[in-house]
Amino acid sequence: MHNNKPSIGIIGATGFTGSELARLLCQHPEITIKHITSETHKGKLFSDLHPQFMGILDQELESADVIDQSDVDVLFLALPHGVSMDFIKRWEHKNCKIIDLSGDFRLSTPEIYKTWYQKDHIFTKGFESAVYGQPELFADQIKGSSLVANPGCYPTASILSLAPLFVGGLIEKDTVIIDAKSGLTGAGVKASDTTHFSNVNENFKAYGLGVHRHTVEIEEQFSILGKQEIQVQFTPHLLPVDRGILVTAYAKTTKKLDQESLGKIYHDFYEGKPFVRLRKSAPGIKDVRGSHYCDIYPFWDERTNRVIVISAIDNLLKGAASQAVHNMNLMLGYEEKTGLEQIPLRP
Ligand SMILES: NC(=O)C1=CN([C@@H]2O[C@H](COP(=O)(O)OP(=O)(O)OC[C@H]3O[C@@H](n4cnc5c(N)ncnc54)[C@H](OP(=O)(O)O)[C@@H]3O)[C@@H](O)[C@H]2O)C=CC1
Ligand SMILES: CC(=O)N[C@@H](CCC(=O)OP(=O)(O)O)C(=O)O
Repeated sequence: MHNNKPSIGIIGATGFTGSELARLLCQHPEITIKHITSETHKGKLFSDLHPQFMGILDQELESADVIDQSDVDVLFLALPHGVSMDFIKRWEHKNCKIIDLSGDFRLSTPEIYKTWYQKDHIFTKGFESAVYGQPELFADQIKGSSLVANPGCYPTASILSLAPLFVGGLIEKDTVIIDAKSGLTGAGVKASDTTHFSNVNENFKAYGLGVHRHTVEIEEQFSILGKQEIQVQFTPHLLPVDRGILVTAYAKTTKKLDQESLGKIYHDFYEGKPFVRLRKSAPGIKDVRGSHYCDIYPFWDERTNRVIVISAIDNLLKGAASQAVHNMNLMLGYEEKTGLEQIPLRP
């Protein structure tokens, strides 16, 4: 199709976030999907792999190597970490904007990347230009950027849960504990022992204790917001559901608050941020499923003088694909809500 709308490429479209990107972008009024790629399934139709797109996106899957990047305005990279950086390095001189859904450019230095990803970074120059794509916090930088590092799913729910208190200087240093649970699609499309039905069904367990790479991503962003070096205790858990992340964040504050003052801090901070909804009670993952919303309930525990914040997102959307589209809207100068107002799917 030829028109004047910006053209889009989805690299790695056969995976979970790639197909969610396709679903959102098909319905976005301002862009055209030009290329969708797969290395394993090149030559097949996208709708052969994802039958939900039959009659909607019957486009042929191409290899990423054959598409002309200068012919595309925005490329979404829905590839594993360690793979994205290779593509971004090769496409460095092309005049297109890139939104990378992997963790390859989210951290501050290649050295920290190596420590947490156990891999040498091959495109260290990218760290100079990449902007951390949390639209509620860094919209101005995202608007002027041509390489956006889309945040991780756990970090999105975690950072938004405590951002108002860090920015207000109200968190007592190193008292933050983040207990996070994710649905299975967070692990990607490839099955493993961990994600085998019988190991997950009617089960619920912690993993990655003390070493999960999202720990440092959350710490770095809290350190930026709080203007001092922050450590967090972060533990992810695997939930036997398709999608959804629920974070319970605990912290001590630098001064005594109450429910009303806490609520006001959150209300003032998120005013004008259409996709953060402040709830009157604890949200569940079904309240946001299939949508770009992050639902948050901040609670002041009078007995322990601690703040407990519950936040819920859909890991594939606010935690990945819809956040990437939100970033695209900012980068291309569109109204930020464009194509993102899906009502959560419940039940
Ligand atoms: N799932 C989630 O909830 C979230 C995911 N992310 C991040 O987004 C990215 C994509 O995640 P997700 O969609 O879940 O991943 P999937 O594993 O579901 O899909 C990744 C796709 O990348 C392609 N791919 C894999 N290896 C290579 C390679 N060496 N070269 C080229 N293409 C390759 C595959 O497509 P093919 O074989 O067809 O080429 C595959 O379908 C990851 O970096 C992930 O960490 C971020 C936040 C949340
Ligand atoms: C449930 C599950 O396995 N979740 C993934 C994280 C999701 C994700 O995609 O994060 P990145 O983009 O940072 O890789 C994990 O814990 O590795």
